[in-house]
Amino acid sequence: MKKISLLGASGSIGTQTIDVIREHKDVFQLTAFSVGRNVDFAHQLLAEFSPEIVSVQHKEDAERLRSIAGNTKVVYGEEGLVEVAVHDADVLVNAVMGSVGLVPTLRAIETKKPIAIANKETLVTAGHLVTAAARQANVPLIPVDSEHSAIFQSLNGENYNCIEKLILTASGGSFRDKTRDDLHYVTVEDALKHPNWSMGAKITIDSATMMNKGLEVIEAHWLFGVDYENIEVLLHKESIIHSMVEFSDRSVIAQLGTPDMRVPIQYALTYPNRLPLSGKSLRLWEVGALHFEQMNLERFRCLDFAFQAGKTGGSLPTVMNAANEAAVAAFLDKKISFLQIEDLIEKAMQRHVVVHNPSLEEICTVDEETRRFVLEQI
Ligand SMILES: NC(=O)C1=CN([C@@H]2O[C@H](COP(=O)(O)OP(=O)(O)OC[C@H]3O[C@@H](n4cnc5c(N)ncnc54)[C@H](OP(=O)(O)O)[C@@H]3O)[C@@H](O)[C@H]2O)C=CC1
Ligand SMILES: CC(=O)[C@@H](O)[C@H](O)COP(=O)(O)O
Ligand SMILES: [Mn+2]
Repeated sequence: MKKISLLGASGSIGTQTIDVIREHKDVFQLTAFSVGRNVDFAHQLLAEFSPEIVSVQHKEDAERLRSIAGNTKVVYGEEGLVEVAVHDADVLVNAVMGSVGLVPTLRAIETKKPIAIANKETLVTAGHLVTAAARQANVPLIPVDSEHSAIFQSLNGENYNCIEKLILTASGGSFRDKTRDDLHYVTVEDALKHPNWSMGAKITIDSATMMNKGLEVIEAHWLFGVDYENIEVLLHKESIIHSMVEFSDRSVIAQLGTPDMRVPIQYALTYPNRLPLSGKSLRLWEVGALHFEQMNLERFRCLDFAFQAGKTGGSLPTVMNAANEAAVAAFLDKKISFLQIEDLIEKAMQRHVVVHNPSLEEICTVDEETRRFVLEQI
């Protein structure tokens, strides 16, 4: 049995990870998990899986859960996330949302267990620290994000020195066919309607602003060690080709499939093997045609910010990520308009004096200061 610790069990990736575990009960065992505020869901999972440890975000929820948790240890807060991350499991799935996943990831690396990483904000805010720690401890970081899983699968057995470029596909998000003028009037409800994927609220807004692809460019840089000049983004509205790699001999290898996150989640858990999975086969004749367009960085300014942040490096990606997290939360709370998200990110990046090779402490400080700055602007 493969023992799994799962951060973010109540989220979109978390619940689909649990679906994969349920489908292969003879292979996987959920031994530790965290939720944020969804304590009712934690209760259900406790009854189903009897894990050794559960973490919730708030102390009062932990106290409530303890009275019904039997032998399961109940912890809480950021320390609780760390306890789940370092728990004695065979693999950690990090599916928490936001840079709150950074410290648990670093602590999990110290325990030398492989990490299936969906939590892209962690790689964006401190990719240099996470990848250096993983390299030193010889810990695999296995991508869960669909584009990065596609690249990882395309690179299986290949020599990374022969990579010419990574081609990340982007659906275009909820507002793909709108002009910048149209974007003045869009609502939260409109933004939450992703054309192809059902995901958590924050990443769905990131898709609409194209920041999701920006975060993914930086994520790809750190996961595959490829320079920003060799990472390209291509609009592909069907989300059937999940991403591609061009090699130096001009061969291009891609991974395709119906948009179903259980596929990359399961691959991260079974790598280098595969297991059967329920679901729809890809029928290209049903899809009919696949479309591609060049990316316009003036239309999708957040992608431009991400290339700037990635190329500059140091603490700038931390600022971009923290400003984005704060601005998206404010948009979801209906405190700012859609286009203010990118204005706030731009302002935060412009005022920042970059710290080179920042330590964990410096990253945490920059992250906090940036969030405070964004809130002061609202
Ligand atoms: N959804 C998708 O298809 C994809 C997601 N990703 C990435 O995976 C990550 C998770 O995304 P997704 O599943 O959509 O997000 P969701 O918002 O659906 O889920 C987030 C999870 O994190 C928990 N959480 C949030 N904040 C905290 C906190 N401060 N402390 C403890 N727990 C917290 C939530 O708990 P609760 O709900 O109980 O409060 C929930 O379990 C993100 O980094 C995203 O970019 C990558 C590719 C695809
Ligand atoms: C499923 C997944 O990996 C998401 O990150 C997805 O890629 C979002 O789609 P777009 O950002 O391309 O709209
Ligand atoms: Mn993705």
